[in-house]
Amino acid sequence: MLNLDPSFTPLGENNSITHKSFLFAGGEPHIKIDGNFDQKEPVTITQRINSFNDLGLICITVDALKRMGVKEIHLYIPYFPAARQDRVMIPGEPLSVKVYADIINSMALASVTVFDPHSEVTPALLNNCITISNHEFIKQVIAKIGSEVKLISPDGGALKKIYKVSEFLGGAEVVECSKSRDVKTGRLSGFKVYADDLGGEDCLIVDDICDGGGTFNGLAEALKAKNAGKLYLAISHGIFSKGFDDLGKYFEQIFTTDSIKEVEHPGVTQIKLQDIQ
Ligand SMILES: O=P(O)(O)OC[C@H]1O[C@@H](O)[C@H](O)[C@@H]1O
Repeated sequence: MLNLDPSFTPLGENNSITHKSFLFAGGEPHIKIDGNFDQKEPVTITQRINSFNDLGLICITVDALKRMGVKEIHLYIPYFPAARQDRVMIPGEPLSVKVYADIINSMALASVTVFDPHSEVTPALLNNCITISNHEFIKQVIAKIGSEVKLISPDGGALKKIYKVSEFLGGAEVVECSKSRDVKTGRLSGFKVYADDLGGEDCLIVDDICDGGGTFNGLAEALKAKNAGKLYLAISHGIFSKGFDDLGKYFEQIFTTDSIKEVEHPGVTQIKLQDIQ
């Protein structure tokens, strides 16, 4: 096991390979791997990707391992970079998910494990991809809430996945919602809840990513307008780029994993990926 971020050990620390990584003054990542391990054995690299350099560190680590004679290398990157940029909305934009997939595919890895990717595009583009669904995560979230909730699908993208979650949970009720996003400005509008009256029942919004939180604040208002009870939010990948001031007004509790970072906030419960394999 080679955990590139020492504070992120989602598959444990068995047979951990000692290494030192750092940035050169010019900004390039570098690594020195201690050769004190059996180089005939497969190696799994784990990493949280928050920047292009985090991917760069993976690339140079794979190179170093191959030069040491390691033949079978696995990669565990729960948050797949740019999984959301899976189509070109307007001319001039990149298909970023393919750029990242191409870079990773070029390393010819034995497997690449990702957690709850935004869409089916990531596993379609990525060679030897293993996908971990959000099913077990949501099951644990509901156990922590401790009472019945309606599952809320925020938009069309989340719809396919939420019915599989519901099936996994034995048929939990799903409420479909939608939103509109201006592809030029990114502005959100027109939140719709496809139910007449939620009857004061508690609701759990399930989605892959919370970035600024605009999707969930807008949806929370629309749910409250339809007589929702307590609101909860379960997000596989918590970026939370705009903090919790607004989200905290609407949600009793926000649940996420440690796929991107550690979050210290009383309104947030983090379930560790090592507990939801
Ligand atoms: O509204 P914010 O939190 O910025 O963005 C999160 C939404 O953007 C989508 O890609 C995610 O799947 C989610 O629905």
